[in-house]
Amino acid sequence: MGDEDWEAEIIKPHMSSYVPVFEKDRYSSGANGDTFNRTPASSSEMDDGPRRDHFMRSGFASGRSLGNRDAVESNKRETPSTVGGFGVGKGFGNRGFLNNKLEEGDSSGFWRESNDSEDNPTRDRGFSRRGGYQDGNDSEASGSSRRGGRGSFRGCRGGFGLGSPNNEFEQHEGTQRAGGPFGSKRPTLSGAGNGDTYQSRSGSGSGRGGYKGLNEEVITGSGKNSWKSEAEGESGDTQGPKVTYIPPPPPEDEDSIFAHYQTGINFDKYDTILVEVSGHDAPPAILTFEEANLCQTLNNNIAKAGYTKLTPVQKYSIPIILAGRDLMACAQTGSGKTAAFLLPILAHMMRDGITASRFKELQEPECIIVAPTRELINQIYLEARKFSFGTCVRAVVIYGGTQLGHSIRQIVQGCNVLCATPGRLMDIIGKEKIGLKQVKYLVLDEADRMLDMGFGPEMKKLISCPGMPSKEQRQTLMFSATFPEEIQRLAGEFLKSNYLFVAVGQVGGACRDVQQTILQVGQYSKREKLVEILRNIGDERTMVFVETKKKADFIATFLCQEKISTTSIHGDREQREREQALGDFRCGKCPVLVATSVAARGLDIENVQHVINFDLPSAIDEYVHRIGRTGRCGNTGRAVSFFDPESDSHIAQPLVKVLSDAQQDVPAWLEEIAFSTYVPGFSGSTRGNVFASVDTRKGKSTLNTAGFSSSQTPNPVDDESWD
Ligand SMILES: Nc1ncnc2c1ncn2[C@@H]1O[C@H](COP(=O)(O)OP(=O)(O)OP(=O)(O)O)[C@@H](O)[C@H]1O
Repeated sequence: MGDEDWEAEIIKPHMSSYVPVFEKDRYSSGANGDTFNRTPASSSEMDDGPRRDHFMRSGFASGRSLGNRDAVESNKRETPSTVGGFGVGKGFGNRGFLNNKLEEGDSSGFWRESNDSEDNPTRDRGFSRRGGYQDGNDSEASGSSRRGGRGSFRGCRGGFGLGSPNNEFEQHEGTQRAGGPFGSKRPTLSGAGNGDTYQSRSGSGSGRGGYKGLNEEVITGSGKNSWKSEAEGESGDTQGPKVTYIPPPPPEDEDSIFAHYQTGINFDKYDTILVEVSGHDAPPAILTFEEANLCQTLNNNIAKAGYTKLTPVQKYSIPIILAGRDLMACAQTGSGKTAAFLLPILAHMMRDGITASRFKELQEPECIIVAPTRELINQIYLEARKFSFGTCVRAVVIYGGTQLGHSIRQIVQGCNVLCATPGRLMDIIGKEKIGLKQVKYLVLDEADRMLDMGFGPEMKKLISCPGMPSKEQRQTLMFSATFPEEIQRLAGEFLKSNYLFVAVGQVGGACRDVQQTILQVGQYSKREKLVEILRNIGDERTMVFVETKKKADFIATFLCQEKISTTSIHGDREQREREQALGDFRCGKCPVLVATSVAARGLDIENVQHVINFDLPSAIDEYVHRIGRTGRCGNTGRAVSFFDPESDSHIAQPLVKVLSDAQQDVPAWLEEIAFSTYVPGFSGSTRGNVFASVDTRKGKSTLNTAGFSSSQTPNPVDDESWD
């Protein structure tokens, strides 16, 4: 969908004029005021201080650039009606809009946000961080960094709105947008069609390039090939908002640590899925946990976690990792890849002995696990903590958006397994809190994402950091549900040449426990259709994916107006808000989560029964990951996708392939579109071969179903279906 079209939709006169506000009581429990519950409000309610505070934090309030005290003051002077609701002339989220020219309102809900998806850091590069408003811990940020910091915008046009257009913008961060060492692909933000003007202001950041990593890290560079991270800004090396958020510690009681959801009715059908192992001398698969010969503590933890039976990726990967081999493993979403690498690593660490955790200024972890998003790495950490419970292995998690000092404090207390997002990891290494000499295991979860243009350069830096053992000296493990061929080739640089490749089912294929439906919906009908579907769904947990951060805010707001309790997660929200949103969704307080691709990969949330692609993603692998948030671990789920022929034709062909591979109905109209946009030689992706059916090395391969050794290989055709 073009941005012009989207804006046109927003200002369409049929827009509801219902103005929701937050209900104080329903907010008080959350640190962030993150849910979007609302009641019809009187203006005096909206003037209420604390309530307003919540409202501001929620990101749906007035379009103040919350990084600028003057702006906040100016908002205080607003009339109640201006302050209230979803804002006359207000900006969304935490983008740091200043509304000094917009008190009277602004018609457009969104300003142009092309390429603002979290999904592609290359697209986000050069565009800086959200505005400076911080609260709680964050409010200690220095005034200068907040005022002059990244991401302050002046003259935002409004939120969800009312009023007349106001089209003048000044961007404080023009230099970053103008392209840093990574180069910005963001188009010039001149608002075609509406006369918006964006003025780039070269401020203190002049000369610096910017990089807003996919979902999380903000990295700025001061030269062509140099970069500094967000966290360095905290120490004064670079200017930027001081991040002081300290995430709450996870619960320590055993029940919480081992809390899990039930496997679903299709769990046993995993056994019939085809597994392909390629590479030489692969150890045979194991059929049971007992065969893995793990130590008693690990076995106890596995039992407490409710695991009684191995999933296919676990049957193959565990013996391979225990044999010390490098591995690239591709298995469908929700099929237990995390335990597939954690269990054998922990078993090795127990067997070989590790340095017991103790306070040291420089910690030397034996294992480093990286993942592309903060929420995902936190989830992996919780799994590591669960499986290492009662052992002397200490797992630590560090990620962007949190106070650097907090990360350091976690590490210096002892660190055997370090779970990290790339930017924060490189910061900590730069600060010499982590030494790499002892690294025996390097795990890239969502490896195709970690190696693509966004994170690939950082991963290369990581493996060439001083002290990092060469690939011959360490064990490197890569896991994902998708593995485009070109990424497989890049991975060779990280892996020993004799690495093994495990493909469970179709590489890049969708989980067959997800019932996929594609609806042809034009952009102007999408919201209506969404509401209709959500009303039918009732209270069942649903993730709604949209393509841009701004649209995530907009749709969440819209759903709240429709009295559907909704929260949102995207890369422009403060970390505390992201965590609050996820928490509210997990516990069911907000059964609808509107998300960008920041939540597409890896997140394992109980009871997500529906995924709705309000916007289809531009790449098919993203689609596979998104719909994989439901139908996990043998449970069934549903995915509905809105296909707008105007904007989604490019994905028709790979979509037809995904649907038919997963034995789903393919609508005739979609086939027609796919046919009319036929690309000779297509193999499944708009950007390459997502559907590599084999290891790209084309090495010797064996076709198995999980649980059979090579000699017992059944006819692959017989076992092709696993549902
Ligand atoms: N053998 C098992 N028995 C029971 N539950 C399991 C088993 N293995 C994994 N699980 C559970 O299945 C769920 C999905 O696992 P996990 O998150 O590791 O999937 P994944 O393959 O990494 O998915 P994604 O591709 O989306 O990242 C988790 O809740 C996990 O605890």
